[in-house]
Amino acid sequence: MDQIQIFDTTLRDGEQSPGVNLSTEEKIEIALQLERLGIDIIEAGFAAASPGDLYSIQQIANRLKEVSVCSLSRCVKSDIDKAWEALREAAYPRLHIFISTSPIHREYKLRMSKEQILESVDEMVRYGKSRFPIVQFSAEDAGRTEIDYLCAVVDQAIRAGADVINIPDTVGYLYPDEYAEIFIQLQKRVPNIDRVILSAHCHDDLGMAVVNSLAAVRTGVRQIEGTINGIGERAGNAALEEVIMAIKTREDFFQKKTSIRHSEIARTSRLVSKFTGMFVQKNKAIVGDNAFAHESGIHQDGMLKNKETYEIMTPETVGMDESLLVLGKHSGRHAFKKRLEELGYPQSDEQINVLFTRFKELADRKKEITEEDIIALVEEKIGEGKEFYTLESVQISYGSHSVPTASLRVRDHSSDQLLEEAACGNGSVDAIFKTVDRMIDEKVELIDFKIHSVTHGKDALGEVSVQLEQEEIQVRGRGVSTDILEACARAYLDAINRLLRRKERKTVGCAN
Ligand SMILES: CC(=O)SCCNC(=O)CCNC(=O)[C@H](O)C(C)(C)COP(=O)(O)OP(=O)(O)OC[C@H]1O[C@@H](n2cnc3c(N)ncnc32)[C@H](O)[C@@H]1OP(=O)(O)O
Ligand SMILES: CC(C)C(=O)C(=O)O
Repeated sequence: MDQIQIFDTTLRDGEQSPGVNLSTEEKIEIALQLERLGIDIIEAGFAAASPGDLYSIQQIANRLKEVSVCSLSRCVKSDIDKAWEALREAAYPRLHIFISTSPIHREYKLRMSKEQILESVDEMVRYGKSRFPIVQFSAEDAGRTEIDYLCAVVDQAIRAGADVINIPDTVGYLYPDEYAEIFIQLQKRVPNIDRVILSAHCHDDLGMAVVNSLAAVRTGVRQIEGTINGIGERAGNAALEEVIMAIKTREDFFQKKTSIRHSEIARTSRLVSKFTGMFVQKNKAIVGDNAFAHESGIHQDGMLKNKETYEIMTPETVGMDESLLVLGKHSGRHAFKKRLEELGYPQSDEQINVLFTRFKELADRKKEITEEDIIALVEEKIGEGKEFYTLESVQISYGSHSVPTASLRVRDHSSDQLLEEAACGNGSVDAIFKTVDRMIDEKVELIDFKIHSVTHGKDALGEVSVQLEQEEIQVRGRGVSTDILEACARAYLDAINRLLRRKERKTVGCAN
């Protein structure tokens, strides 16, 4: 199977991302990781850009012994000299020389005629070749260049000694078929094109960088350029991890392979993100936090039965943590039950149904359900038996100059009636407890009351714990909710239920 070479330009085109400025030490660390990843060619910078860039390329070239290191250069002699100064000690030095070829760049940017550009290509590729063993030539903005002229420029570069011909879609303008057609035409029309390696370099202005790179692979291109996490000038470059995993996952289709160590992908992505300060969006393919996370019940059920129902590659292949079944408002019972088991709370189907109802209520109110939330929900229910009263709703009227009033609706399961009551109190919590006291004919004394937040964030779950006393019986009750006043009502009713269960057991002569 043919091999695709991977050319990484994270340290050059990637560093052109606005706001990114990597130190030499950071660049070396990234370069070492790229080597570990199995990248074939690393474009370490643009030596003529600054003494710092030249120094970084030099340091990287001196350290990396398995991979080819390259510097970008204009068709300018002094740029080529700087590149050679940086790379003369490299194990596999490469010069990457470029000039624009499109009408707009020729006329407005370079102010050069077609002939002048051809002359420059000839002279500078020859000059580069007098120093470097490998010279790569790029026709900047090739995507918007007349095909006849592009063929002439590529022909000139090959005749001058170029080893690699790169065809950049510099402004991310082309559609995959159009980009592929350029390579098809070059392969048909340029003599000796089979003596060079053809390369694709795509930008993501219309979100087509990866698919354009893959379209190029289909035409026989042997080198793909891009960056880790797709960072780069404007909307960025082709994300290499996506190109690489598409080639691997769809090997049946592309019939190509790379020499990448796929399990190093996630680590490389994290390192680049950390040093560049460019965060990876959660839903980013391959390396995003959600790339292997499943939230909806139907998908989770499928995943539990066979992971291939919803995953076309395993997270382990790319070095990501194992797949995640995230519990949220779209989740179903299968995933909920599985998570309870994992947390050490296996439940009967009947208990699952009760807990699942509470879980769904909570999920409607809370963005993310954490493990602590689930534990809190289960522990609230553990030890429960018969429910005498359950809370249906609570409403509080409160103002700094008015008396707090609570109105509660509570289901009385013995009579299957909905009880409604209201009461005032010294505060909202007191009003809630007095309302329950009025509703339920039990004389109890509140002997302890505690509130604490069990989870984090603005939508954290609050837990209320109360202790009630009636004659010699003392019971505790717990309530959990995102609303602390609702948690108070739940805790108070929970304690009443426990009290009534104790009394019932005593009446029938059970041990406590
Ligand atoms: C598509 C790409 O990503 S191309 C790479 C882009 N990356 C960078 O530009 C980063 C590094 N660049 C730099 O540090 C600076 O631009 C330098 C040091 C290279 C040049 O700086 P300056 O000499 O101040 O020139 P400046 O950047 O303002 O303008 C670019 C000049 O190079 C010319 N030029 C641009 N590309 C090329 C080329 N491939 N070959 C020859 N000349 C070129 C422009 O026409 C312009 O020339 P002019 O001064 O005669 O008008
Ligand atoms: C210099 C070339 C390869 C480039 O970065 C581009 O055209 O996007």
